[in-house]
Amino acid sequence: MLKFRRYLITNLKAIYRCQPGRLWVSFSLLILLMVSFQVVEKLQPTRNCRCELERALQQTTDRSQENPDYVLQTHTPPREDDHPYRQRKAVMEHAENTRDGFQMHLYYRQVTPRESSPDRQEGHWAWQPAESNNKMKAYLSAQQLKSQLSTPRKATRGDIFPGVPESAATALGDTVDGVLFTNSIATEEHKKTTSPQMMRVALQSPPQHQAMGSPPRPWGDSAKHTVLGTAQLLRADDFYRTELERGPLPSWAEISTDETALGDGGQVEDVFFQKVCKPQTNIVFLKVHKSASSTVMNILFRFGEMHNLTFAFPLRGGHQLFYPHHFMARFVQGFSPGKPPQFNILCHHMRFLRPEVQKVVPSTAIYFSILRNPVQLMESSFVYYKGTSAFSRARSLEEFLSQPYRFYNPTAGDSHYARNLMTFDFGFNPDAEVTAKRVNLMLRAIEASFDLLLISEYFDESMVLLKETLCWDLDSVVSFPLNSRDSSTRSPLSSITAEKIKAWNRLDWEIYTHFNRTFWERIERDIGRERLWQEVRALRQRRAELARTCLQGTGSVGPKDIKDSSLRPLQYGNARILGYNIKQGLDEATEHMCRRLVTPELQYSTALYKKQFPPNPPQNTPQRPLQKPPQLAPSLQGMQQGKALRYRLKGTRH
Ligand SMILES: Nc1ncnc2c1ncn2[C@@H]1O[C@H](COP(=O)(O)OS(=O)(=O)O)[C@@H](OP(=O)(O)O)[C@H]1O
Repeated sequence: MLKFRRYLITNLKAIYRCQPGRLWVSFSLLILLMVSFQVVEKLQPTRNCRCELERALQQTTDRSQENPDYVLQTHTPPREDDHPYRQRKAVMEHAENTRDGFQMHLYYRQVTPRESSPDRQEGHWAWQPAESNNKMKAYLSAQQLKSQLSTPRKATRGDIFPGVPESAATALGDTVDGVLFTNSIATEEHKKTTSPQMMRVALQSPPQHQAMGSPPRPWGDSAKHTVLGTAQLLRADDFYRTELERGPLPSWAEISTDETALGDGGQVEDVFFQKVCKPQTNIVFLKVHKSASSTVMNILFRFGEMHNLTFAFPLRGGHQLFYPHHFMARFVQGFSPGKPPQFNILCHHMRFLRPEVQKVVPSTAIYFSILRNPVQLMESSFVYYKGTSAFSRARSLEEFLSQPYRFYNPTAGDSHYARNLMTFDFGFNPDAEVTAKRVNLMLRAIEASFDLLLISEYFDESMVLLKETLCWDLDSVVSFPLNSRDSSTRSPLSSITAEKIKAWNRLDWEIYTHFNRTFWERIERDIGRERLWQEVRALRQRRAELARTCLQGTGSVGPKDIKDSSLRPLQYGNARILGYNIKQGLDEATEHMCRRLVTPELQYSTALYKKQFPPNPPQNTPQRPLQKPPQLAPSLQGMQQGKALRYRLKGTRH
């Protein structure tokens, strides 16, 4: 050992004595130093909020991780690429290539508003909406307008375009998320038209799958701020034509042109306003329990059936996606890991887990869900899930709430029905400690994943918002309430009980109150109260018409009074679930339409499953000649024109 050391020292001395040797040693030391820096840097804890969000969410996500008994099927941890935020980015990248949102061209006219001081040389750019002839709605100096449009920052409504009316604010409001981009600015001089000094601003709304609260769209090279020359300049109607040529007809398009005298100067302003959208067919609906979700599901079933869309059915035609386990793509019949996501609609009961859901539906899918006031939700849940471990021994909801931990065992496999059921369905831990930070993280995570949260107390308003978001027509969202209890199994609640329910379901309460608020903000922003009420009225009228056409009597009836057993809903727990009788003697087309409206969830799901996965004919029976694959339905037009859907929902008793 001593000898070796002496040998090493002698050699090192020899190396160090010569010039190249010294250089070599210095170089090695330098490399060593750089490597050490790299290592130290890697070991530093990353302190950015996204990391903290991820970590905190992991903690709050799942009690099943704490309780191995709870998980029957373990799943591989999501890959890096599967992380919701990364996936969201992928969605947005895709969005750049889509034109699902609407486009709008606003023409700004240079004017000198009366109230502007005469000594100011600068002209103002004004947008005059068609509806208002003599009032200026928006004033911006040319400077302001240009700088606003070229500044890479979040836009806010009323900031860039003050006073823009509701219809236009739809697009502008969405820019709050930073996804507005101006894809052309051109002055009228470039267009060489009679009206001088016009500025055309083309806006594109965010694509429909843009999630609420998703990160701002990156400005920069993807944002289009091109000042176009005459040759390049597209007219708004060219844009529209391009849309039409591009693919399926938009469900609605609105173009208005107006010429308005603006006072003494005799200046004329052109307003050109255009909206185009394309019906959404890729949809994820988180079917939150006891929140009118079966009624929404019926709407999705009918739409999917009518448009020949595919559903992500539970394996072997089951009715839930292995609930209460977190959703896994492999729970879906026909899912194959190697293939791109291939199903249009995912809407069966599941416990949400976004990275897995994304394997099943295309990245353009709209994600939405529906919430209910936790007080009413728990009252309903107590009756419907009376047989579960937490509720079975309590004589009343009041008794349960007086000492919940006498009855409630968080480790029981069915305890989620008794506490924070919405939180659980969204994939989070219903027994987590309620802190402001956790609540905030949970809300942010929901916002990052979902495009829209509806409120069952405002069901009709929700349907109007839904059809706007999905770019569907009103008829597609008309429904009759399904899965409702009769009054004999409902109990009125005292205010004390209501308060206890809120406290017991605090996480649900936080979710509900937050999204109830954003719901109305969204209504204001996207639709406006006035148009909302018009649409709600129209929806109710349509429902009343359909009830007169389809239903016997005045509406729903108790289970014993439902004559057609295939229309009898599942009776569960202590609840008596109502159903409907269809009128006799309807023509075939109408009968089918009416039947679909009142078919309970389980029967409808089974029927659609059989259409999507037709059972193999028995081996020993002779093969019939090749038939066309079963068509679930003709087009929407077919429904509107009263054409028949050629299949009956028969023999589908649960
Ligand atoms: N259109 C409409 N508007 C408002 N409320 C409605 C509507 N449709 C169904 N419901 C009520 O929703 C409750 C059933 O919810 P779900 O269908 O989600 O239940 S389930 O989890 O699928 O069993 C059930 O609530 P309860 O009757 O209180 O139990 C239904 O009455």
